[in-house]
Parts: sequence; structure tokens; C-alpha cells
Amino acid sequence: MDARLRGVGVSHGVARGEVRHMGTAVLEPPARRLAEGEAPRERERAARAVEAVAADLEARGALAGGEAQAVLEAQALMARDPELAADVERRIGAGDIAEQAVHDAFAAYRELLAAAGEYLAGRVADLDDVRNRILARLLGVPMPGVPDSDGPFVLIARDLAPADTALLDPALVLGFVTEEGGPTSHSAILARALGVPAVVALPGAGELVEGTVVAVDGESGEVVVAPGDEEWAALEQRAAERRAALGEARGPGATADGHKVPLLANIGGPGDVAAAVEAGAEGVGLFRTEFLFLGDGADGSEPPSVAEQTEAYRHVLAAFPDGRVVVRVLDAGADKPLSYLNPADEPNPALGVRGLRALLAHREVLLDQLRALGRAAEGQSAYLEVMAPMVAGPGEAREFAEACREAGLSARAGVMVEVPSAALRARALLQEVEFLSLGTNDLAQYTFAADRQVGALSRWQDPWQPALLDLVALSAEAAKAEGRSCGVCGEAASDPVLACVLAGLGVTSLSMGAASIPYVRARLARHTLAECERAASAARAADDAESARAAAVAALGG
Ligand SMILES: C=C(OP(=O)(O)O)C(=O)O
Ligand SMILES: [Mg+2]
Repeated sequence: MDARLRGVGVSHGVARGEVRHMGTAVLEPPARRLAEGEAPRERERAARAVEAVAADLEARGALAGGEAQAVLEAQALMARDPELAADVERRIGAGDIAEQAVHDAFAAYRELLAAAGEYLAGRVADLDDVRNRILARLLGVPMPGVPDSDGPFVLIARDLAPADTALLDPALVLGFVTEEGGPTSHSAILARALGVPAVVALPGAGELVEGTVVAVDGESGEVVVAPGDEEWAALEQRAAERRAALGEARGPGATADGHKVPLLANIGGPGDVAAAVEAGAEGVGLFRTEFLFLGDGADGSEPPSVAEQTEAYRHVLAAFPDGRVVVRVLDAGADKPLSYLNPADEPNPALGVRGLRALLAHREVLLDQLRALGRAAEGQSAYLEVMAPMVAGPGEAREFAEACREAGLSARAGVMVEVPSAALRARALLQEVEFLSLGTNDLAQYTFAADRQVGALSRWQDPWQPALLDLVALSAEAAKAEGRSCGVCGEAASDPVLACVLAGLGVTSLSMGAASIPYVRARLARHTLAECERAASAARAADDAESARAAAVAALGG
């Protein structure tokens, strides 16, 4: 095994300790069929196991409190899902024993969830955990979970379920490393909440030998196997420098010479507001409203009502008095499909009727959302702005602006720049709408013809690609020429060094997950605007992502 492995760092800090593996044995149902007349008793056995697991999850939640409680309660709801229960009953009726019926019903549900796109796919680990718990209960074997240990350790798992992470003792668990998961998985969210460093998506993590000492850097995503004292000291030093820098930077985002770059939060709903406020977000740069349409409360068969939407939007606006809140209208399709908006049989959904295209084909859904936003903004001091996703040209921008007017919305209307054509014709877009926001995740997908959901193409998702920086520069220059704002709300904004480069390219605000805000604030505060501009030119002059980053780091003095 290599001495240095690299995954994705999702929770800052460094840790060193012995590896302990999570009990991940997949429980297999015994091969047996029900005899005549056994079904009623078997149904009862299944129902009792489900209820016991749901109650246990709730009890763990009550003990843990806070964010963990919400997650565990959501898992208890999954366990009690009436459709799952009906499927289990049906399978038992067809002769399956309870273990087999639970196993297969969850597998069917899992497939649905995994196919529903990135955010819902992140909940697959939660569902697997619920299934394992019910199976363990039925089989009478110990629950899967965190290993027992007398001393502190680094926890290694395929993916972590909230029921396990919620009750972790940060004094014992020094850090997490998982083979799967991403920045939106619960492992990542809860690691950040617990304040322990975490690295996810590290292939081969499962092969680390129990008891080996590893060092985990939750920022760079590095895991060093058997680190020497010098290597460990260097990692600690880096972490200490980052902490010191964090402590010094306060207040609104700005470069060392006072050039303001507002730091905003990306949120998926009212539940993310507290973390954004705590991180000192100056507002919201991207409210991904599709989670209201796809999320826990929605069943995905029809849009939430205007009243339901109004309430959710009002909650968010109220949290940012006098702040800016940019709401993106529903972005359905490709990684976030919605049956009533997107065609079922598109050969290539990422290039299909998605985003604004789907909304223009269902204008009533768009108009209802805009009306709900207008109502939510009444009497609030927050400054509402609305923007449309996946806009390819000025005609679409005009249609969006017209819909905003028709809905009687007085908020500023803008568009996301996520398609190269929008960046190339940014000035024309700004004849129709009032601001731009760069969605670098999709912009990378469409610039490099690389599906953002295909792991094997992930290097093309690297926002340091110089061609992507060129498109950012084009958009920012167009906005400047038109006297308009041009922010970034894709993942690019959350990389502290790249954030400086983006500021140097002329981007006017940066929006990111709340956890990244303090790091970006601290790094920006270290450099003048002129230094950021030099770093931006150096990065654009490079030929690939790696050398662009190296050139920018060198230009910024390390
Ligand atoms: C911010 C973006 O939108 P999403 O990730 O929700 O598609 C983007 O594409 O960069
Ligand atoms: Mg996008």
C-alpha cells in the first residue's frame, strides 16, 4: 500500500492515530421459504423489528440532540415508510421470510433513491444502515456500528451512517476516513458538526490494516500511512497556521487592501441557515430550491403549494436581515430529475430539457414559485434576488425576466452561467437580466463534455482547468463592462486559493457551503487584489489544472 493516499478532504483539521474498522459485514438473509400458514407470524416479526429499530434510532437522536437528532429522526421515518412496509408485507405474502423480504424491499427502494441524483443518492448510506439494523434485529446478531476501543482511533468505513456518527465521542474518534461518500454525504456533514477531520472518497481505505497508524489531513484530503515524526510535525504545523489565520480574519470578505468580495452561503433549505449564519455568511448566494421539491417532505409527484413554498422562503429571508439572498428557481433534470417536469426517456438528460428549459415548458410551476418568492419577501428587509439555472442564450434570459414581471416580482432577476454559450455571450444576457452567477460545476461539465456524475472523468470537474478560468474571466469582464455583478456559486468558490484567483479574475462575490467560509475569508485577507490578479494571470497561462494551481500558489507566495 502507498504511504500517501489522497481522497477528498471534507472536514478541516489533522489527526494521527491507529486505524479501527467499522463493522461493515453485509448481513445476508438465510435461504429459506415460508411454509403454508406462516405468513401472518412472519409479518408480525418483521413489523416488530422495524418498530424496534425506529424507536432505537429516535432514542439515539434524543440522546445526541442537535443536527444528529434531525438526521436520526429522518432515518426512523425511513424505517417506518408505509410503502416499504407494504412491500415487505407483499413479499412475505409471496413466501419470503422476513429477512429476505426486508432485504429485497430495501434494495428496490435503494435503487430508486440512487437513481434520483446526487443529493438523494447521499441518503443511500442512511437507508443501508436502517436495513442492516433491521436485519441484525431479525437475525439476533449485534448491531453494526463503531468498534469498541479503549484508546482513541481513526475510524475507517465504507461509508458512515448517521446512527453511528451521531453518538461518536470526539475524544475517542480522532478522525474519519471513508471509501465512499462525498462532500454532501452525512459522514461529511456530521464530521464537520463534530469538528473532527475527515477524508471521504478514498479508494482502498478498506485495505488499511487494523492498528496501523495513519495521519489524516481533512483539508488536503491526504492520508499518510505510518507517518514519520517529521511528516507529522509538518502536517501539524500546516494545521496550526490555518487555525491562526482563521482566528485573525473576521467580518465581511475582503482582500488585504480592502477590496470587498462578499462571502455568501450555498443552502438547500431552511435547515442550512443556522450554519450559514454561524459561519458569518453575508447572505445567501445560492438557495437550491429543488430540495423543497425533491426533499424529505415532498413525495416528488407534484410541486409543493405556493403556501408551503412561501413559508420555506420566508424562513430563509428572515435569517438575513438587510442581507442578500439569491434564490435559484427550480433546477430539475439530469442529476435532480422530477417526474412531472422532465421527460422520462431522454437519451442524454444532462443535455436535455432541464433547468430553465423544463420550467419554460411548465410555466405554471415557474410562475407559482416566483409568486411564492414575492409573497415571502413582503415585509422582509433581506434583499431578494432570483436567478434561473441552465440558461444557454439571451432569448431564455428574456423569457425568465418576463416571467418574473408577469408574477409581479420586484426582485432583481439574474441568470446562472453554466453553459459555455452563456459565458461567451454574457454581455447579451445582461441586456435582459441584471446579474450573473457562475455555476462552475455545470460549466465544467459542459465545457469539457464530461458528465459530472462519472467518477472516471472527475479530473475534468477540477475547477482549476485553465479553459474554465477563461470562461469565468469572460463573464466577469462582461459584467464589469455592463456595471453588473458576477458571482461564483459553484464548488470553485470554496477552494481558498482558487477563491483568490476568482477575485483576481473580477468575480464580485463568492458563495459556498458554510463550512468553507472561514477558510476562504482568511485566505483572501492575506492577499492584495493586485496579488490575486497576478495569481489569476499565472493560472490562466498554464496548460492544465495542476500547473494552474501551482502557478497561482507560487504567485501568491506559497
Ligand atoms: C452551483 C451549481 O449548480 P448545481 O451544483 O446545483 O447544479 C453549478 O452547477 O455550479
Ligand atoms: Mg448547476
